[in-house]
Amino acid sequence: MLTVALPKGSLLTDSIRLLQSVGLDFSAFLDSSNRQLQILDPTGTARALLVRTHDVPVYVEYGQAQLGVAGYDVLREKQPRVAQVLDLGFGKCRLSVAVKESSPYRRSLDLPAHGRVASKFVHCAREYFQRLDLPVEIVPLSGSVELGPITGMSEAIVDLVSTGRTLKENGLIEMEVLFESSARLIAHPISYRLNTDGICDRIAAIREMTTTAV
Ligand SMILES: Nc1ncnc2c1ncn2[C@@H]1O[C@H](COP(=O)(O)OP(=O)(O)OP(=O)(O)O)[C@@H](O)[C@H]1O
Ligand SMILES: O=P(O)(O)OC[C@H]1O[C@H](OP(=O)(O)OP(=O)(O)O)[C@H](O)[C@@H]1O
Repeated sequence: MLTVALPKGSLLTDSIRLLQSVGLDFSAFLDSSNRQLQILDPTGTARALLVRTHDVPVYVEYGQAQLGVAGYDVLREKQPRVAQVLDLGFGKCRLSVAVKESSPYRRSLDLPAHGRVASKFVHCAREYFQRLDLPVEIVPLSGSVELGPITGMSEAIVDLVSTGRTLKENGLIEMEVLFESSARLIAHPISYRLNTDGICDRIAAIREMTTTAV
């Protein structure tokens, strides 16, 4: 049976709407009283798993789900062995370096050598600063990363920015963009190649919806 891994959090509603448009109804996950972590589509032909956003590629890589929805940022960070099959066009944001407005830094290269940068995206941040040849310490956090510079724990952060409101309301400014991100449809590579459970037809239908929706 086709299994889709869906991310809890900000990508869930758009993911469910998109799957609904191709005949897969997992809207039960939008019911706040629901506590089930796996549900069947009412037609009984497909199943969805509700997982943490960073775990979606894990379920797809290990083949427990043939399809999944994950942010490009998460894919860059985790480098899973999955096929990236479609840009879904929602969940648009960017991974950026930011500092306190009141700080003297206006570009990453101004940051002090051996300074600290807090991030949930440790691998991306490390790679970025290595490319700049700037030796900084990456401090791993799991959320509310903006508090790094506010509390004085770090000089800068590497975090997702969408509207820029969170940065503004916390007295931070964006200095540089590492990359732009949006939600991607990912597939288990072998299932994709072998068209297991007819996933290629599902992908074609989703592609049709994402291109007509724009
Ligand atoms: N402010 C935003 N605007 C648009 N898309 C965003 C925004 N923040 C995150 N995203 C996208 O949505 C994905 C999921 O983000 P979300 O905030 O729901 O989960 P998370 O906080 O990263 O994960 P978790 O809650 O499991 O730790 C991100 O990986 C990114 O692709
Ligand atoms: O530019 P904005 O539109 O304000 O969005 C950016 C915020 O969204 C994400 O936070 P999230 O809600 O995922 O919380 P978290 O940082 O605690 O994970 C991100 O980490 C920023 O904090």
